[in-house]
Amino acid sequence: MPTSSRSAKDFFRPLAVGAPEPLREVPARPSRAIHFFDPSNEKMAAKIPQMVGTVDVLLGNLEDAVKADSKEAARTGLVRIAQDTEGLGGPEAKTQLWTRINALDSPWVLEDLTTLIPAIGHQLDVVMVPKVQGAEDIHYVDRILAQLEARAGLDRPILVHAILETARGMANVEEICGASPRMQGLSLGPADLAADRRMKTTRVGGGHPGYLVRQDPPRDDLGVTHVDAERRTFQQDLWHYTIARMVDACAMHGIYPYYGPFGDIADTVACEDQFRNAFLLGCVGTWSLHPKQIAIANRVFSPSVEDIAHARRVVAAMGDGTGAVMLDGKMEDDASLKQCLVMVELAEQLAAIDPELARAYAAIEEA
Ligand SMILES: CC(=O)SCCNC(=O)CCNC(=O)[C@H](O)C(C)(C)COP(=O)(O)OP(=O)(O)OC[C@H]1O[C@@H](n2cnc3c(N)ncnc32)[C@H](O)[C@@H]1OP(=O)(O)O
Ligand SMILES: CC(=O)C(=O)O
Ligand SMILES: [Mg+2]
Repeated sequence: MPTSSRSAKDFFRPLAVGAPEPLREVPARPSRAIHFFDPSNEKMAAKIPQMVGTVDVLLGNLEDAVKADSKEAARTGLVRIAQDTEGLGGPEAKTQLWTRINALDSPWVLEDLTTLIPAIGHQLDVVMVPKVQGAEDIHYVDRILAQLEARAGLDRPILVHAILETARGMANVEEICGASPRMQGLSLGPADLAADRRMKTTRVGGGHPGYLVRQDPPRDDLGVTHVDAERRTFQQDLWHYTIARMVDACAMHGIYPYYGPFGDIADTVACEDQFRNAFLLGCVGTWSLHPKQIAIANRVFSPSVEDIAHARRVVAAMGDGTGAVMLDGKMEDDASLKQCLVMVELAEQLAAIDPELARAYAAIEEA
């Protein structure tokens, strides 16, 4: 049941006369890496045409990380890049085009939308909205997009993606996901969220060595504990609770969860770990801030050949899907079959756009 203030019968009605019909289901388009670039940065902008086809999503960022006096240049730069770049954005494109608009209380957001939608609305797949606090923020964007789509004569709705980066947004995560049929997904915004929660960190995503649990102190034969003895510590994941809540809220509403930024660009190993944790917990993709994070995201958010080989064996062994079977000493039944089908479906979607993966998954059959 949608959590919109609209009644169920009106939930899928266009919000402006002449606006396209809302979608009944969010398309499952591959989006392993959402690659951020600043369209006002000439060196970055020059790299975008050659990145088309190598990354699932290119996102022209207009918000944080774009200097205040470059906001207009970023907006117009994004229009120019979209217009001049072949194969970028739109329902058939291999590389989607997204943008992150400025915050709803900023002086720039209205012009972001009124510039982009008329000029490149037919190419824009998703508008990412930062610092979303509740359903009311989504309703505001929903109505403006409908009006601009109607005026531009667009024939398909632009989807909306919210960044979860305030404590109130977290508290309202379920209602945000269900606020509009435009909702495509959520990303974790660990930097702003940490600040808003008054967490005592200074990083953009990732873990922290101080957030740990320690092995119990040893006890000697007399029952005395030695707290000063050497003990192992285990670093914990600061983001586990948040990502797990986000995944549940998205799954409940049929939309897609994403990890967000990993700011330590040099630490490709920890980046891969953070991405993999998110993948295992249910996220479909992540952000890439630097070209070298794209390959990491593509690798992590594509099921491994070994996992697909195993998943296909379970599917074959389960026949009509009922009952229980033993495979390699393990019990398989309807519930493990469903997990395997998630992997197999994802592999099929990715194989359709990634020839290298298609070959790797096809080789399983031949082996
Ligand atoms: C908390 C948040 O909101 S996160 C989201 C907002 N932040 C962002 O979007 C950050 C995007 N990324 C960046 O700004 C940059 O990658 C930085 C600042 C992190 C690092 O930039 P640099 O110091 O220039 O990195 P580096 O020297 O390794 O870059 C190598 C080349 O890749 C280019 N490059 C770097 N990042 C990108 C990018 N995101 N997209 C395309 N090209 C890029 C550089 O321009 C440089 O080009 P050159 O070889 O022609 O000189
Ligand atoms: C993603 C983002 O905007 C943040 O972490 O603040
Ligand atoms: Mg932020």
